[in-house]
Amino acid sequence: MRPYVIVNVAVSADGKLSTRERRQVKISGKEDFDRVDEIKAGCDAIMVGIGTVLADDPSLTIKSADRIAERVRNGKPEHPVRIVVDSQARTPPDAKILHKGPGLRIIAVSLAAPEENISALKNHAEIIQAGEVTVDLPVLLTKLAEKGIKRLMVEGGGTLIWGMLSAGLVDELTMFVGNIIIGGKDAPTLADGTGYVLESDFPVLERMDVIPMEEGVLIHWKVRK
Ligand SMILES: NC(=O)C1=CN([C@@H]2O[C@H](COP(=O)(O)OP(=O)(O)OC[C@H]3O[C@@H](n4cnc5c(N)ncnc54)[C@H](O)[C@@H]3O)[C@@H](O)[C@H]2O)C=CC1
Ligand SMILES: Nc1nc(O)c(N)c(N[C@@H]2O[C@H](COP(=O)(O)O)[C@@H](O)[C@H]2O)n1
Repeated sequence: MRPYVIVNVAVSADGKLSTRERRQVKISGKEDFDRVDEIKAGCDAIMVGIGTVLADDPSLTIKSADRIAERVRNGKPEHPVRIVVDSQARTPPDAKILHKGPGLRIIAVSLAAPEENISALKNHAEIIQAGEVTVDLPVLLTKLAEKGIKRLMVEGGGTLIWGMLSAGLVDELTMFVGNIIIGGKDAPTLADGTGYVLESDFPVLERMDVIPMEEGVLIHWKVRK
């Protein structure tokens, strides 16, 4: 058993998530951020990789007061559980994700995470250990399901999304494709990691919707099982 997984990203027209220095850039605007906020509000948890925390220092909170109020009316916590996939427990103890807004945070670490790093995070987050050297994503998702997380949004970055896709753990993908070219062979893309060699291994997507939005386009895919 695992949660239903939605990956959401904004990519440039050339498929990049950010610059080669991993500097966050404005790919989409207010309308897209509001759409993302709505997906977040419908999820039990939001997950990012440690690369995203170190690069962007996101809070991953819900921004709309109306959506927060609706969640509370429905007996849910104000914000979804915020999860960092962080093999070595490198999340800075002052990271925004640990301090902005109320609610549970989970840092998923491997058995190789240094004990002093874990100790520095214990006061701010629940620590889940899964995997020997890197976080074992299928094991983590099983543990999240046991905690009642049914719907999980993954915000990136490219390494974590690759890990999720290559383990067959993604159900839906929504991507805003913006009208800029970032360029650079070292700039992160939607799916980094090692990549596939065999065509028979490629995940195949089913196109659900294509919507012109702002100066770009929103594409909604389902992963064919
Ligand atoms: N445009 C957009 O929508 C978004 C862009 N980004 C960008 O993505 C970049 C960060 O991406 P990355 O550097 O790729 O870092 P990432 O956020 O994907 O984190 C990757 C890290 O997760 C950890 N990890 C542990 N177990 C893992 C596993 N089994 N599979 C995969 N990762 C595992 C590893 O330490 C790995 O280095 C930043 O530049 C950020 O701005 C991030 C989120 C959204
Ligand atoms: N949807 C979207 N459009 C863009 O143009 C972006 N640059 C991003 N980036 C990601 O959004 C997250 C922001 O989180 P908070 O507002 O701090 O909660 C962060 O992870 C960025 O990488 N997304």
